Amino acid sequence: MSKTRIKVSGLRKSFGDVVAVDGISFDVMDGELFGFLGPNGAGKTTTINMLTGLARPDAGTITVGGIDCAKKPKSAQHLIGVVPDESNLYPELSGYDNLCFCGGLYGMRLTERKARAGELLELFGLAGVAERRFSGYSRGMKRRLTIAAGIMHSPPILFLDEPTTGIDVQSARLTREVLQELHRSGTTIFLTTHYIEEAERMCDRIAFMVNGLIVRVDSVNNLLKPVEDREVVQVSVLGPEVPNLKVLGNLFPDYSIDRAANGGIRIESTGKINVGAVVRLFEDQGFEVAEVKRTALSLEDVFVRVTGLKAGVMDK
Ligand SMILES: Nc1ncnc2c1ncn2[C@@H]1O[C@H](COP(=O)(O)OP(=O)(O)OP(=O)(O)O)[C@@H](O)[C@H]1O
Repeated sequence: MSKTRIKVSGLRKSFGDVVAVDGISFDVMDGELFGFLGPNGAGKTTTINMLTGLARPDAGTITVGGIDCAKKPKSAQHLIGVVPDESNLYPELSGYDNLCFCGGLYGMRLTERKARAGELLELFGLAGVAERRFSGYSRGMKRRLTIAAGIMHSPPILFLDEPTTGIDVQSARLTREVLQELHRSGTTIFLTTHYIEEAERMCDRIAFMVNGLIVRVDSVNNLLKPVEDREVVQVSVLGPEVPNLKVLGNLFPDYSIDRAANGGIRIESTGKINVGAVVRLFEDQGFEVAEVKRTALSLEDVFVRVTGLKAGVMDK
């Protein structure tokens, strides 16, 4: 039976009239990669700030590695690494010096700091710019170095706030690879993100957060179970005219039909959809089919069902 690494109970925080976090409770187990998923303003950053000691809760308790964060904040800090959404590194210091400085804050010895800084610069593809000032780094490089700084002292528990948001594809891929490697080696990881696909691919369990509340916590497998036997076919037609949803609904009474985010038609069903019959019926209605795409339902579909939010709300 694995141990609880992070235990949160009745956590609450308001800013004036705005209730950012509205009494949430959850556990993160040892070695788990736990995702905190929600749209802008859901309360993810406020939660992670409270878990990492950057913000004080109005109510509730947090234990990290069995330590009560309110009673022994310093001891809890030693167990964790933090990667904030905005970098906290020194612009005038080089990448290498920033890492060595962070290592010093964690009480690492000089030789250990130097070796670890070199190792991490290599791992994050930054060895070639180790001596360049942080202010001269690209956005993606800055994020990579910020993550490297968060794991300088090899913490057993790592918190990351939107680590792949707003950076180039290559930096995001490298970041995911490093996180998966840390996960494999047993680090407990708490990750906030608004990329559903990223959460689906990487996390063991996910909490859906909306308006300061956790509306569902479960493993990715369990979350996907209710939709695993369902199929979606998306049909795009040529020309500006789009088929009438009501007419299509009458033609395909067994399928659920809706407008797709790309402007086409989305057909959902339990079990296989007869694509040939769908195309023929579209053509019988006078439409020329440009593209037919068959997909399984994803975590985004589950998220939309559970939260009642519209598809695409997380892309903003
Ligand atoms: N320092 C603050 N002062 C006032 N309101 C705040 C403050 N920090 C957060 N809020 C408000 O609390 C709510 C939750 O914000 P939070 O940043 O935690 O959400 P989030 O899920 O991290 O969103 P994002 O993905 O945009 O970062 C929002 O309504 C936000 O405007």
